[in-house]
Amino acid sequence: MPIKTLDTVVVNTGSQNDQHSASVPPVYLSTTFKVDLNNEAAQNYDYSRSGNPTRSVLQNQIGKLYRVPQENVLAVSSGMTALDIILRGLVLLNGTEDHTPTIIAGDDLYGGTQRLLNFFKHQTHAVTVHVDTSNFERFKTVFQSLDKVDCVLLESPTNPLCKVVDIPKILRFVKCVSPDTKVIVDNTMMSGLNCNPLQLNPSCDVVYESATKYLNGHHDLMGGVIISKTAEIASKLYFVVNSTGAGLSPMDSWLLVRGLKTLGVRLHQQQRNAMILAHWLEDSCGFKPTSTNKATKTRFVGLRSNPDFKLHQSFNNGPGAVLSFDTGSFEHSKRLVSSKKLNIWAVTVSFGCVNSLLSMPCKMSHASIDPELRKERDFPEDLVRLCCGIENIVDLKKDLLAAMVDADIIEIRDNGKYLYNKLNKHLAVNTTVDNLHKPLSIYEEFYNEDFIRKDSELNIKGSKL
Ligand SMILES: Cc1ncc(COP(=O)(O)O)c(C=O)c1O
Ligand SMILES: N[C@@H](CCSC[C@H](N)C(=O)O)C(=O)O
Repeated sequence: MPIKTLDTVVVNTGSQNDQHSASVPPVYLSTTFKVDLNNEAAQNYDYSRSGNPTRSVLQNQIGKLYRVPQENVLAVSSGMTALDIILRGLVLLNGTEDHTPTIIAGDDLYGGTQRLLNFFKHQTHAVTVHVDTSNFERFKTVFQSLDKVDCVLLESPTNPLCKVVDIPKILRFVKCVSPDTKVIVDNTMMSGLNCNPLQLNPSCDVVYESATKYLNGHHDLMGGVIISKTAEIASKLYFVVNSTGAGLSPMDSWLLVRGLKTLGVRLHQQQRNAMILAHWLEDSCGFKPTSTNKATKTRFVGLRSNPDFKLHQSFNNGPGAVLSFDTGSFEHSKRLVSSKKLNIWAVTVSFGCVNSLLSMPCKMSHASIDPELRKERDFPEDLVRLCCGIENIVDLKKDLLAAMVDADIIEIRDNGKYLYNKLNKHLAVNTTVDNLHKPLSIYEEFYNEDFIRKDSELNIKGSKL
């Protein structure tokens, strides 16, 4: 069988097996399927809450992306539903008279994840201990201080501070000292194309993604995918999905199969834009600590100045397209995000879409985290988050620059030759299209196609391609 890379496998839906040779799989909107009591073993579907052929096509595609059998994949109605199902199926029922279900999670979590964990604490008494998971020694100390940890919830890079968590190292530690602890990875910031925590050695137990983001890429559906290491875990989670009716609808499953086909090209262009933009923000716009102002900073795992650049590269195929920067001033960040000069950058939550998005996490995606808690965790209120889309990078830079000038952050000097950052008094040459080669070559180096090929070769044997 020829070797197929991941971007290829998500394009082919296997529709050549269709009874009418249709090129695209059909949408099965039917909620019911006729039952043949004389041939029950051959009956795959009876009712769409329990299973639907269009959802199965999607689960098969996701299985190919993560190199697991289709049976290990569940498509559900949102990323939050995915976490809800996983915790209900694997963690919340572990309580006994002597033991409270215990979760360790990061301290830079998406606001909705934090909210769900708080909800479980109040409703079921399951406790979540938060720790900076990007600090391995700190994680280890906290882990060892607890009697029994049922679950470790990881996310890397974190949203929105872009901190890198050494997932392979944490897995080695946890699986060595406590093999029964379930390690769950929220892979939304990377997508299965950039990272597959199920293929690490040792591997995690369950991965989930908000399919609302990169997997779909067009902001026209909500969805979540759960990928389990074993059929046994998948079957426990399937029980919850079927019992609660959390499965993704046929229409959304179909849209997601379509969105997935372009994951490779979308992510490639989005990451390229993010790479260029991050270097431009740091080098030309001056969002980096200076001797007089330490409060400005560009946060992106694809920046060479990031101390975790190599660590991130060691287990990911790309940097993703989410970056953030601290302007050093809440008021100026607010003015930037409110600027009427923004014509291309849409001011909205979410990421992974073909359109570029700009937001202020403390007021938007992370507003559900208590302001006191944000303060405790050093969450910068002036943080601006960018999620690069596929537009032309020159247009993206011009649009953002106009808004930064409007917000009184940047002054354009010498007809655009220099940019002066008024907040940290940094003056630098404005990079134009002509000298984009530097971040681009770093990007090409980062986006290591050999790694993807190796991954396909290794796993093609065990998968149902
Ligand atoms: C990292 C991360 N995980 C999970 C979610 C939840 O996904 P959804 O909005 O599809 O429920 C989000 C955003 O919403 C997110 O940013
Ligand atoms: N109002 C929503 C906010 C959704 S944020 C979506 C996304 N994860 C992001 O990081 O932008 C809510 O209350 O959940």
